[in-house]
Amino acid sequence: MVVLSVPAEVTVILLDIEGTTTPIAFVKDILFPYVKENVKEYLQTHWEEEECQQDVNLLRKQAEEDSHLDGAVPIPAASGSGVDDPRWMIQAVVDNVYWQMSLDRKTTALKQLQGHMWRAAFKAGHMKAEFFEDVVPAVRKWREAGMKVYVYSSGSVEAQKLLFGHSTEGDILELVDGHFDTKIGHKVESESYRKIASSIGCSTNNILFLTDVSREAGAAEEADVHVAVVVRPGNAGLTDDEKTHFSLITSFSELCLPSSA
Ligand SMILES: CSCCC(=O)C(=O)COP(=O)(O)O
Ligand SMILES: [Mg+2]
Repeated sequence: MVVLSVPAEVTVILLDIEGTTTPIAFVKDILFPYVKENVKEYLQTHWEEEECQQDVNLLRKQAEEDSHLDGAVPIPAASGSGVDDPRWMIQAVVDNVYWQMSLDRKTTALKQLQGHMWRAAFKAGHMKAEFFEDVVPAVRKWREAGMKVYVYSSGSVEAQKLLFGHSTEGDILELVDGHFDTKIGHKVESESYRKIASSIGCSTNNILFLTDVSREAGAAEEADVHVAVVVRPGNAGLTDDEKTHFSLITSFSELCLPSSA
């Protein structure tokens, strides 16, 4: 087995979800289709609720920022007179969500709505999140060795907690010391990793970030975070340069902690 030695200064392991802890297929074949199939009915059912209106307002703001993009779908402002036909507004939101999802956009607005939609499915037991089999044993071992374990995903913190709380391995939420999403910044921006370190209360070089996406690994590295790119079945391929530049692992069991951790 290939072994990657974790530098002695690392005290925090920061985990990506899709493509790292969890198969991309689970996200693409289960989570995303659930949203596409149910978004219209979800909006119709919850339209009058505060949370739903907050989600719509965030999507509308994002649509304004996206108005210069090719194919962007606008969400008209409500007139405030109460005479708007919700059916017309709901269709605009549905079209916007479909457009964003067709590009696999990671906007906070889209991720917030998706998280709220998955809540009902997870809580009703209709869905269980898949984790690669090496994840839970490795995370338990790291924690026993004194490591802190955090999650940083484009999925909203609420969605992350749903996945860890309703997994094929049971409720594994207790294995995570904390969660970060795009509210702290996007994963391809190095500033996000500085903010995460400051929020945890450590230096960036105390963190080891595990992700499947080399642009995210590059951004973290720029902030002086240690990185390893996780190669899993179904993940996008890496270029030869990426394969040479980054440390690669195919299983969390390949990480060897410093004996003092
Ligand atoms: C944790 S929610 C489900 C996955 C998701 O919506 C997503 O965008 C995952 O992105 P990641 O940053 O974990 O690769
Ligand atoms: Mg990922």
